[in-house]
Amino acid sequence: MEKMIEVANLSWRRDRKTLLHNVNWTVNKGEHWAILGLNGSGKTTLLNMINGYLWPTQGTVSVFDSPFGTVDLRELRKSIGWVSSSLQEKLHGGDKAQSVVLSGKFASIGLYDEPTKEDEEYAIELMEQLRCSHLIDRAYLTCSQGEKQKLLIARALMASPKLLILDEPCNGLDFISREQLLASIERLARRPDAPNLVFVTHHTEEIVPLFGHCLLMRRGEVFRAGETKDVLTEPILSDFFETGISVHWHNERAILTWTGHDPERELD
Ligand SMILES: Nc1ncnc2c1ncn2[C@@H]1O[C@H](COP(=O)(O)OP(=O)(O)OP(=O)(O)O)[C@@H](O)[C@H]1O
Repeated sequence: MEKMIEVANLSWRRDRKTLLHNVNWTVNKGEHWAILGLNGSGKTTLLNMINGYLWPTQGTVSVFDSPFGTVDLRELRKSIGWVSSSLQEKLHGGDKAQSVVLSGKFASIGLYDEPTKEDEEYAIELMEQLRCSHLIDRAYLTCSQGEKQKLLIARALMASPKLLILDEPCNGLDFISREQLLASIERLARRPDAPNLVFVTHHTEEIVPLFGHCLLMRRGEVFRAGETKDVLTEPILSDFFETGISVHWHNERAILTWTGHDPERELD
C-alpha cells in the first residue's frame, strides 16, 4: 500500500533545543489523520518537515513513497495542499473569491495563467461542495473568516492534491461556522477523488468521525498515534494533559471535561 507520509526517527534541534524528538509516524493511503497537541508541541515544525521547508537534524522523511533527498521538492509540493492562516495573509484581499479559488490551479498567489472553461467549472463545483459558491463575485477581503476558510480549501483542491493539510481551520470561527466548515470537510472527504486529509486542531470535538486516526504530540514527541477510538480515551488523555480528563462521546466526537484539580485554574 502506498504510504502518503513516512517519518522515521525524526529529530530537529535548534539553538541547542530539541524541538522534535525521535518522531515516527506513518500515514497510509486512504487514512485521514487528526493531529492534536498543545501550543508549541511541534505540530507546525513537523508539517514544515513534511513539506520540505525544514531539514531534519536526524531521521528520514518520505512523502508518497519518495524519500526526501531523492525528489524535486517543488514538484512534490504541487501534490500537497496546505491551508493555514499564514496563507490568508499572502493573498490579495481585493481579488474576487472565484479568482482566489482558481489561482490554486497554478499554485500561485494571484492569477497569472489563463484558466480554461473546465477550470472554471471545477472551481464552481468545489465551491458548491463547500457551500460557498454564492461568494463567487465577492472580494475575498470582505468574506468572513469561515467563508475564507472554505474558499482556501476550494483553492487548495484546485491543484488536485494527493494530501491536504488543514492547519487549525476552525480557528476564529463561531459555533455555527465551525459546524458548517466541518460538514463541508466531511462532504469533500466523500468525493471519489478526495485527497488524504491531515487536520491539525487543539480541540477533540472538532475531530469528526472521518478522522479515523489521531496523532497526539507533546513537547516535540509523539505521545500516541493510532486509531482515534483507541487514542482519545480517558486514561490516555489524562496522561497527555497531565490532569484529570473525562471523555464524553457525542455523535462519534469526543467532548472533554476537566475533572482534575488545578489550583491555578480555580476561580476566586
Ligand atoms: N525556527 C525556530 N527556531 C527556534 N525555535 C523554534 C523555531 N520554530 C519553532 N520553534 C519552537 O519550537 C516549538 C514548537 O513550535 P511549533 O510551531 O511547531 O508548535 P505547534 O505545535 O505548531 O504550536 P501551536 O499549536 O501554538 O501552533 C516552540 O517552542 C517554538 O517556539
